[in-house]
Amino acid sequence: MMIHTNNYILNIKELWDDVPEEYLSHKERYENAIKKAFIVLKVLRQLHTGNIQITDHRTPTNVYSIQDGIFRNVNPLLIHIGLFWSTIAAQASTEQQAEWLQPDSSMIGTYVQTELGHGSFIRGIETTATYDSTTDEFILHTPRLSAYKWWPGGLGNTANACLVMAQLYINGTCHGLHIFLAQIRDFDTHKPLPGIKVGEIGPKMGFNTADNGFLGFDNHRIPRTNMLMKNVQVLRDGTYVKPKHDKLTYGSMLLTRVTLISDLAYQLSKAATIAVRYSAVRRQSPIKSNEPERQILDFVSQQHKLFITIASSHVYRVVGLWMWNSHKRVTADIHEGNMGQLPELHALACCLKAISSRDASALVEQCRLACGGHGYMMASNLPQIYAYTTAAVTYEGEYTVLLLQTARYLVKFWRLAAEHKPLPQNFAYFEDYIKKNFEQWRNSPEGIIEGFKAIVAGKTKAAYDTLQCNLRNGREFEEAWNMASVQLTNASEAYARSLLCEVFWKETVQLSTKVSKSLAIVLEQLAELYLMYWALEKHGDLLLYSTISRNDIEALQSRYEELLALIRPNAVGLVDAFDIRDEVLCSTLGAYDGRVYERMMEEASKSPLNEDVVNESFHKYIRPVTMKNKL
Ligand SMILES: CCCCCCCCCCCCCCCCC/C=C/C(=O)SCCNC(=O)CCNC(=O)[C@H](O)C(C)(C)COP(=O)(O)OP(=O)(O)OC[C@H]1O[C@@H](n2cnc3c(N)ncnc32)[C@H](O)[C@@H]1OP(=O)(O)O
Ligand SMILES: Cc1cc2nc3c(=O)[nH]c(=O)nc-3n(C[C@H](O)[C@H](O)[C@H](O)COP(=O)(O)OP(=O)(O)OC[C@H]3O[C@@H](n4cnc5c(N)ncnc54)[C@H](O)[C@@H]3O)c2cc1C
Repeated sequence: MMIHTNNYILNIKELWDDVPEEYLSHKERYENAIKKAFIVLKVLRQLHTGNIQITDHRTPTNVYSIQDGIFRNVNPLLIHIGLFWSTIAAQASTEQQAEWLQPDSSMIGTYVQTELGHGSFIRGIETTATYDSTTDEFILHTPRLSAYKWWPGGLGNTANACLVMAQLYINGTCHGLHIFLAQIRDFDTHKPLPGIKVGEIGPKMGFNTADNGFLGFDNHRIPRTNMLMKNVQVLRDGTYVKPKHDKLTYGSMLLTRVTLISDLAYQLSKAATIAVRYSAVRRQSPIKSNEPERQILDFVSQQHKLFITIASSHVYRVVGLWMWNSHKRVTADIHEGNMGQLPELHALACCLKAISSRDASALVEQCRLACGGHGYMMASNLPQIYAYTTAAVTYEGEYTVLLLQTARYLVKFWRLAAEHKPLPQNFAYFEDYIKKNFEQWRNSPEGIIEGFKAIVAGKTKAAYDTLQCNLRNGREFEEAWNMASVQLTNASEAYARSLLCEVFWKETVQLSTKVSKSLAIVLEQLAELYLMYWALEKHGDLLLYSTISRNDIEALQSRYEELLALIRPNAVGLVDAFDIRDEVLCSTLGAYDGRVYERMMEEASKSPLNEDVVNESFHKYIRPVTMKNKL
């Protein structure tokens, strides 16, 4: 039977809510989500074992692309599928993968790294894994409250196993962070095993079906062979066999940061679809007093708020794929023992995950604000998309922490440039900046890309010079670094923006040669709009570090406004092209049929507060006050 996954899933009625989850309790929301999660997992397993033949072979992405509609919030198995499986596949030995990655495995896992006391500084993680050679086991232990694992998705009630990041001790020597597989609940009864204290952390701003939990180990024993041993081994006699690179253990964070860029593109496409479609339906205020009220999409200020969101979704789709391919290439090199490209991949993943999540969070909020009061309704789905998206600024590497990682990379190459040592081609512009080989400003995409490189060079130089000045003033390096950290993060942000503009423009120009002329025009307008938008946002930096003039900036503003007008006729077509089904969009404002007010009223009627003409609280609380002594 050849079917399309989407249609197969869409026909499973129990997956599609009758009662909006906003009217469920914290517990009901979880139970409702788990019911759906295991229906989806069963479908994935049937697809994996070929029990369901499908026409669409992008299954995981396909199922993923509609799971938003199923869960409205988050699939409680997201970490099981998105991190637990992927970490085992990337860091477990062949034998371990054969044992643990069975399609019908009883394990439902999560990725357990963050502790109450440590999230960013993972070398400070306190959970220990001590090798006991007498029993050929590791003893997992949580020495104090701050060492309790806190946050992992699915940990509260769902997971019966987990990958634990812990400090490895052998014969009193600490070998640093390693990953261990630990069963935490009985597969049959689901009761926590002896020595395991586990629970759910309570309501959050979003992710309220993610079942985030806490976990403490009380001298919990696991077999030695439960340490993930693809890159590193502990032998039966306690011999420690070092990995080829001590950050391979951090590989899951690197992969998730790369994956997140594409996920954020998808979140932006949803928010843009909702806000642009609503702006085409909503009429508010005439432009000329003697004319009818206009579509708010005709207001240039509204176009300024929304078209950057359409463009940014494409930027992160393109850059997300570029980073995915880079990750595949570097991973293949690492498999061959070549670690040379890992530092660059880490630096790019850090700044691009940081900036993409910050952009996406701000732009989803901008879409909500652009929809006025109706955007503030849960039924618009914009609040949920915001709550989901803004979490990405924090998890998988907090924004500032990751930008500082990229700053280490930039400072390293600036030092080479300052010492007139050879530079890789992608940093040749550092040398140009030092030699003041500045190109005359051009008000073109290529000119803007060069301008953003000048900003990177200028900001990196400024941060580096401050660092050197702090050191000359007798500060220790770490203190000098901390004192320069604002400038360091600014340099990393500029580097990310420079990459985004360059990669997106180049990919768009290439793509334009493969599509129809009319489509190529629209794609290049979107790409040019992105570059113009950010050149105007960063015009101060361009004035500081490039050869742009005030007249050039005024010309950029004019061209930007031209582009808004050019894109306006295609705006609805551009978001329709994201092709997000109404069942996935879950939005009264963004539905394809544009029946906004009817859908808003339909959703309002589902409120339990509309079940009774007079709510019982009138008789209990209101009437005794308002009608006292009046009868
Ligand atoms: C139904 C179908 C479903 C399908 C789903 C599948 C699709 C999924 C879609 C995507 C959606 C995903 C949603 C995710 C939901 C939430 C999940 C969240 C999970 C988590 O949050 S897990 C925990 C994450 N935690 C972190 O990220 C911690 C951040 N901190 C760190 O990474 C480190 O502490 C550090 C990097 C900041 C510092 O580390 P350390 O102190 O050890 O290192 P130094 O700063 O001293 O640097 C030393 C040198 O090491 C290099 N380095 C550091 N890290 C790496 C690395 N990862 N790789 C390579 N190299 C690294 C530094 O660059 C230094 O090198 P240098 O040369 O000396 O500069
Ligand atoms: C929705 C969600 C899901 C999550 N899922 C998981 C999961 O499945 N598994 C898991 O293990 N974890 C998970 N986490 C935890 C997440 O990885 C951490 O919250 C994240 O790494 C940030 O660490 P933290 O919370 O300790 O913040 P902190 O690091 O304490 O950050 C607080 C502030 O301190 C600043 N700061 C910290 N270090 C530095 C520094 N060196 N220099 C300058 N400023 C600094 C930060 O910039 C920030 O402003 C999740 C978190 C969320 C919100």
